[in-house]
Order: sequence, then C-alpha cells, then structure tokens
Amino acid sequence: MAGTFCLRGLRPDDAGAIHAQVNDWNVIRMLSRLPFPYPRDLAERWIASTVQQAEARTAYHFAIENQAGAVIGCIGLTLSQTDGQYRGSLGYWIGREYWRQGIATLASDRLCSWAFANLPVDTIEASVAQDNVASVAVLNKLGFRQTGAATQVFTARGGNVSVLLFSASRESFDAAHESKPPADADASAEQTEEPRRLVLVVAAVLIDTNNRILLARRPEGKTLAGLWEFPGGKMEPGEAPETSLIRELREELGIDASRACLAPFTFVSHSYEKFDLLMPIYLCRQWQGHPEGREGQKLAWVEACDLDQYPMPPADIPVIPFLRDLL
Ligand SMILES: Nc1nc2c([nH]c(=O)n2[C@H]2C[C@H](O)[C@@H](COP(=O)(O)OP(=O)(O)OP(=O)(O)O)O2)c(=O)[nH]1
Repeated sequence: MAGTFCLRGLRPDDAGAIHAQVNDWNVIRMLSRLPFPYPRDLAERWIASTVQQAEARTAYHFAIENQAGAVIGCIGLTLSQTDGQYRGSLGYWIGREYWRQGIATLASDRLCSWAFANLPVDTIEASVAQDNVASVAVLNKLGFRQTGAATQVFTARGGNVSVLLFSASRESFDAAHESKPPADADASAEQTEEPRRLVLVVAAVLIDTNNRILLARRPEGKTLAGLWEFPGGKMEPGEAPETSLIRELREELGIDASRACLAPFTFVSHSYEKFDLLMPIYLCRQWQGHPEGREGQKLAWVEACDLDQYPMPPADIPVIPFLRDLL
C-alpha cells in the first residue's frame, strides 16, 4: 500500500538499510552523483551531512519508512537562491522491491506540499535521466512541467547522460491538485493493475570490419523515442529467436543475415513500467547488403568506447561493459 509510510529524519543507524537498498545498479544508474558499487561508509558520511544541512537549513532529506519500520527509500530537497528567487531541487530513490506502488508520487507530493507551505521556495526543480520513464511520469502527475534538456555527468554510468529538466511553481503545483484527485488516489495509477506482460524481443549487435557497432535511433511516436537501440524487434508467436531476428534485420535494415552468422552473446531482463522485457542478444559480423534505416530510423556506427555518448533504453545499459570488454 502506497499510503502506509512516513517521512522522517535520517539516523546514523539507517546506514545499513540505505546501503542495502541503494547499492543496486537499477536504482543507482538513475542517480547522478552516486558511484557503483556504492561503499557502505559513503552512506554513513551522507547521513551525517544531511543532519548538518538540515541544521544549516540548506537541504532537507528524509528516510521513507514503511509500516514495518524498514527504510525503503530516501527523498530530499536542496535549497538555493538566485536573482531573489528561492528554489528547491527535488531528489529521491525508492528501493527496487518497492517500485510500482505509487510511493515516489506520494512521497514527492508530501515533500513538495510541505516545502511550499513551510519553506521560502517559489519553485521546485528536478532533473531526470531521459530514460527514467517512471520519474518523468511522477513529475507530470504532480504538476511539474518540462522546461528543457541538458546533459549531466552520472558517476555510476561513467559519463554524460541526457537529462530532462522539470520545474513546478507553487501555482502549477496547487493547480494540479485542484484538477485531480489527491495524489493518494492518483498514485494507484503507478501500480500495475493489469497482470504483468512478458515481452520477448530479439536484437543483434552488428559489428563491422572496423569493430564498430550499429545502433538505430527509435523514431518519434514510439515508446522510448530518441533512444539508441540494437536493431531487432518483438518475436512473433511460434517464431524461433533466430528466425525473428533474420526477419527484423531484413525489414528494418534491408540486410540478409544467415542463422550461422548469429552467435548468442547475452540476454537482458528488465522491468519496464508496463511490462517485463526479455531480450536475447546475438553478435553478427557478417551479412549481405548495406544496412539502411528502412523505417526512417537514423543509424550510427559506434565504437564500443563511445557507446555511452548515445542514450540507450535502460534495459541495454548493462550490456555496454560487456561490449567494451569484447571489442
Ligand atoms: N529492438 C530493440 N528493442 C529494445 C532494445 N532495448 C529495449 O528496451 N527494447 C524494447 C523497446 C520496445 O519496447 C521493445 C522492442 O519492440 P519493437 O521495436 O518491436 O517495438 P515497437 O517499437 O514496434 O513497439 P512499441 O515498443 O512502440 O510497442 O523492446 C534494443 O536494444 N533493441
């Protein structure tokens, strides 16, 4: 139940629980400043710094504690002042096993409501990795509006990541509350009401004679638009993965690959907001024809060391280090 948690100040003895929850690649890759792996003593030092910041009134951080007394995430607001405008910068993470219960929406709603009522803030801002679809949905629900885009260094990902910038004024935040049911009820939209779907997709890492990898940019209008992916697509019922892949490569790129040239490489398993993705990935160094974007998608030949310059779907990120090692 999303509503059964409280926000409270952080305590030194939270370090173990925080470390256990946040030291998870799926959580940490969405947080810009945290390294992965995340050392336990960093949790201790961070908690100590939050106490000092609260005393200095420069930032307010809270543990999100569930009914059973377990810390399931953290949320905070860092304050700044420029040109006479007071701003708050919102940040949070939720432990993976507590995703999709509306907790991020409700905790952000509580913190922003408290901040607008009690702190000298005119606007609250947030920056979100472009592939953080769940957080974009949270901010939209709360009346935040996208104000721009930028790149930001994400320590765990080892480089620049495209981020979306969001902002909410007191007025837009209040207006979102007047036009919608309270976030408590609304948060249920974040929960999965339908049974989870397993989507089977098959993809290829096409490697040219210069050891470069082919990426295709997902076109506007599709889910995950603008992100660079490995060519491939959904498997059709009754189709073997290799048959699907050969068909997809022909349809999407106009090339012919034979089954013998498809070497199983790895697979990804990722939980998107609405479905679970399972995607076998094959390596392919030989094919016939010249790849071109038959469906209007842009293509790029990319060296393995440059893959992080191309924002990719979250499911694909764990594959990048394997490709760097291989090529
Ligand atoms: N082909 C491909 N798909 C990927 C990759 N990473 C990743 O998360 N996906 C996801 C995006 C899509 O949800 C799904 C691919 O299905 P698709 O390409 O046939 O999907 P689609 O655009 O026709 O349909 P949809 O997602 O808009 O419903 O797998 C990847 O590297 N390659």
